[in-house]
Amino acid sequence: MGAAAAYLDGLNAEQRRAVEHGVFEGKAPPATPLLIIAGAGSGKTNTLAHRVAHLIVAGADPRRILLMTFSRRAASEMTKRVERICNRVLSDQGGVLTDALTWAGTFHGIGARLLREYAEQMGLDPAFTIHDREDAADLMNLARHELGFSKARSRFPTKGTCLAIYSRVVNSTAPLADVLSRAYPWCAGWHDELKQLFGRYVEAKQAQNVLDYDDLLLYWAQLVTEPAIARDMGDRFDHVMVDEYQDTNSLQASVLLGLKPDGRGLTVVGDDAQSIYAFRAATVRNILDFPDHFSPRAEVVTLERNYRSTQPILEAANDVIGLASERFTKNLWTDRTSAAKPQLVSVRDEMDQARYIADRVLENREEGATLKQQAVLFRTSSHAGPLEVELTRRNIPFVKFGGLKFLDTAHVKDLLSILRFAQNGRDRIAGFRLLQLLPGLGPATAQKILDRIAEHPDPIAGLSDVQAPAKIGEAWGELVAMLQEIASGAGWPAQIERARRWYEPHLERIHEDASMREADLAQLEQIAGGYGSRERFLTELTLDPPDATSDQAGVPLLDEDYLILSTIHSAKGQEWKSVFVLNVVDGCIPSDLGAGQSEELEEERRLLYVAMTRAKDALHLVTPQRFFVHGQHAKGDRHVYAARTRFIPRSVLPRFEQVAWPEAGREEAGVGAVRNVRIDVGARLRGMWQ
Ligand SMILES: Nc1ncnc2c1ncn2[C@@H]1O[C@H](COP(=O)(O)OP(=O)(O)OP(=O)(O)O)[C@@H](O)[C@H]1O
Repeated sequence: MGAAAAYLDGLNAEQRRAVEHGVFEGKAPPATPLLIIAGAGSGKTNTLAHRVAHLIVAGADPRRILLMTFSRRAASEMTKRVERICNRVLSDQGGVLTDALTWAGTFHGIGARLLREYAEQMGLDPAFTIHDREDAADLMNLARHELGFSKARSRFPTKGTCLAIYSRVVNSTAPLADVLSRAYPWCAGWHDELKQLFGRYVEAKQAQNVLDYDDLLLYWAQLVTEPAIARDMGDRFDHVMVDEYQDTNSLQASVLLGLKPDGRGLTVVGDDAQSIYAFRAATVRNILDFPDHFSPRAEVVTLERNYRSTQPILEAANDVIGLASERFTKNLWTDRTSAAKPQLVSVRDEMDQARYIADRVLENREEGATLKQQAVLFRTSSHAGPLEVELTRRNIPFVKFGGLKFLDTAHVKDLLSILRFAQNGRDRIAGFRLLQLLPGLGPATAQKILDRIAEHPDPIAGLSDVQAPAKIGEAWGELVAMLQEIASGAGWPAQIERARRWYEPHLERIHEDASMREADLAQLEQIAGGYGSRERFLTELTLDPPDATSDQAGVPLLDEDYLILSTIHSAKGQEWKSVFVLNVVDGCIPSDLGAGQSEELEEERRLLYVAMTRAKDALHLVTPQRFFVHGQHAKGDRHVYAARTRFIPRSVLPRFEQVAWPEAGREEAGVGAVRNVRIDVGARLRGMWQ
């Protein structure tokens, strides 16, 4: 390769080692698997993109590279980067080769594709539809009703809790009893009923030919337990690469090990210090135990140079994570010197916290930083409430991530239910939603119709035989005609336009703000145009929904400037010049005052670490002395007095500049001064009648 490798010159020595690992052994995949432990801001994305590009330049077949990332956005950013690098070396050929990187996506998305290909071997109909969390909860609810658990026993766990428990059992591959006693002790008394419920839920999914999110991994993991299939699937790929490995769960690990049992061609990248998805059953053990799974042991490359943050920010973050109980030790360093320590700001309450941030954000803007270069991070979406009010009051535009998603809105769900039902006439949740859009058609009739067509070999064709109640009139025939037309597979994306035309009069009848919602649907149609088929569109959209929606308070246009508000979870992988973290107090981070098990506590510590390491130049951790707790348990809404988070003990304090806001003098002039004024309104009112 010689001179061609000049494109690797921008990498530091460790990054380069990670990129080049095994590539010189000819075109065969490297025999030893590779683990890249990439500290925060150490250029993980950059390194992985270079490794993929380097492989392609060295002659690897891009169609035989499997690249799995945490989100679809991450996958498409990665492919774009790979293309840029390849273009530099191979000029116009680069684009052609990277276009062939067709196996880049999320675990769930890739799983869905492979399952369709191997459906027959599993006795699965390849036209299966996928239920998102809400649909899955609805189906769970149906099973719950059928078993009589919802009526007779009023304290039986809600549909959401049932689904969460089910999902945890599946993803952690742990027995139900263990999951209950560890994570849901208040439901432990329902063990047998829950078991029965989950059995019924699984039967219902199979009868309806639907898979939920967890099934995509579960079926896949089951498939690769059959050695012949595992070999066949594994042999399709020379290289398997996984990003954000610290946030994978044990099902994902078994899929990976099933595909590449000896680790040949396997590369995983991650940072154990940033593992924050245990609530989805991710386990930091996957990455901690990775090297010893193989013989010979996996090669480990550690990236310790941080390109993002200034030294004082990094030192504070290092000290916070330094107190963690178990980790791959790395000492992140940077040459970005600065005199400014991160600030630990004490404010009276959440109102003052909001004012403080609004003031600071505007000050920064005066000094030249755009709003987009600043972000406010929080543990839980509801913590941002008072800040949202303050920003709105002061006309500071903002966008919030980690809140309501496009696909959760009623009208988008309605339109998708048409396509899903047309795709799979056994999908009762889609059918149930769709049928009830007709005026006069209620849940009982909808159930009856669905029962009736379920017996038909082609349920959508079977709709022609259904005699709908007379009061529904012509609307019934119109619905059936529309569905059959779409189901026949005529033209994509024209089908979605057909569905929208049918739906629009219903939309106008159901929603007052129909025109806003119509704009969303037009946008959905636009998005649909980017997919080759209805099935691909439905799958991808269910797995990785876009954020923008008219239900969000005035989403600014993309070229406008706005402040970023985000949960810490949604801030993963991102960076900003200035970062503010809300409610850095016990009870918020860690989220539960009683934060019992040490594993959970460790995860909360990593959350704070992830938040802190998003900052490039300035970091403010805000600690209100009181905060508001929403009605949890039996205690209801109340204010509680807060203490600084336990993750910043006294020994770590010297890493921060401690400030109180407002400064004492300013408080006198503000609300504080008014506190001492007394007015006897009672006497005045009595005086009116004397
Ligand atoms: N070799 C390099 N030289 C200069 N800058 C680099 C180099 N590698 C990465 N960077 C820069 O470092 C910053 C962090 O990179 P990146 O976002 O890939 O980090 P990361 O490892 O994914 O971080 P995290 O895990 O914390 O999200 C980016 O601004 C990137 O451009």
